Amino acid sequence: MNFVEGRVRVRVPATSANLGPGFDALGLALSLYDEVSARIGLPGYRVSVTGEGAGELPGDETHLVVRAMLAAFDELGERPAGVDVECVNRIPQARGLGSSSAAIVAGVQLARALTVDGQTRLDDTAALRLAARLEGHPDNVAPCLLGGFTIAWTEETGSIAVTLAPVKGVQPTVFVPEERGLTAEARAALPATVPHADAALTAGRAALLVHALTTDPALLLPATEDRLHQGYRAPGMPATAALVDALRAAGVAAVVSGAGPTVLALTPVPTGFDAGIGWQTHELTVDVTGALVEGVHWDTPSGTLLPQVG
Ligand SMILES: Nc1ncnc2c1ncn2[C@@H]1O[C@H](COP(=O)(O)OP(=O)(O)O)[C@@H](O)[C@H]1O
Ligand SMILES: N[C@@H](CCOP(=O)(O)O)C(=O)O
Repeated sequence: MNFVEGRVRVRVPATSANLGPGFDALGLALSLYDEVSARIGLPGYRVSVTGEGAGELPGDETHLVVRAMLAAFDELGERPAGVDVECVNRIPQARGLGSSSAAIVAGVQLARALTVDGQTRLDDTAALRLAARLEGHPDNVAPCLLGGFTIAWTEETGSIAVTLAPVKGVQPTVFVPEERGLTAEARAALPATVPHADAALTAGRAALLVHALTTDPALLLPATEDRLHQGYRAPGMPATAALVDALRAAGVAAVVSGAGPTVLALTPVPTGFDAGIGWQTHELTVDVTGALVEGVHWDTPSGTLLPQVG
């Protein structure tokens, strides 16, 4: 028997990807969490869901947490015959706050925790690589796993990330609309090519954003300007685009969170901004812990390359 007895638990943070100019690369972990636990059980895979997605998400092996768990078990070399999973979900789904990445990271981490020596047999590098492969882009799974402000990229061998500690005085506020938007649909709205001038402007702002978030938050407004994705997605989420424009016109560094339709504002103090009826406002902090497996601390000191390369 290669599996651990008893229930294992993981807490996974919401994430905001892109942060304006960092399309598919930059991400921030937020203090809003799903909590997922699992134990080896009778044959079959069963999932109970409380909170976000209750009554909508499947209760069997097609649930995203289980699909990620099974992919991780396969990399570890053995699937248990049965697992019972319990999800307490707080991250709004299909809103641009990385709920699918949180589910994937939860599944991968639970499979590692349920397997004897799972943390070493599927190491941190491999866990990030697997989660990014399942999600299709690394910019949410990286901050979800590692916490903090992450820069992720993909090489031939898979995705890698560094995590940095944001400077004090960066307060993330998210404005979450009622309507949903699937990331896959928002990605389909993007063109195959963009003008060189737009690419050049956005690359410069992404570089500036690393400085603004880690050293000088006074530069966040120019540093969050983007020409690669938000303009193309605006027609599909007019209320989101209007809120971003209104906040930016008022001097607030606001962007579309991930693929939207949530809006993220980064300010020194809570914005106090009233987005009106139909929006839920959450004043959050940056999560610097990442996915927290019961009894296991993911040590992510600022500036350290995690997972280790080579
Ligand atoms: N906690 C969860 N458990 C199971 N499936 C989930 C969970 N969160 C998200 N999903 C799946 O992912 C979809 C949303 O993913 P996506 O479009 O990438 O949006 P998001 O920006 O929230 O990640 C949901 O419709 C659902 O199918
Ligand atoms: N870079 C991706 C980020 C998607 O984030 P999500 O939270 O909306 O899933 C994109 O912009 O498509």
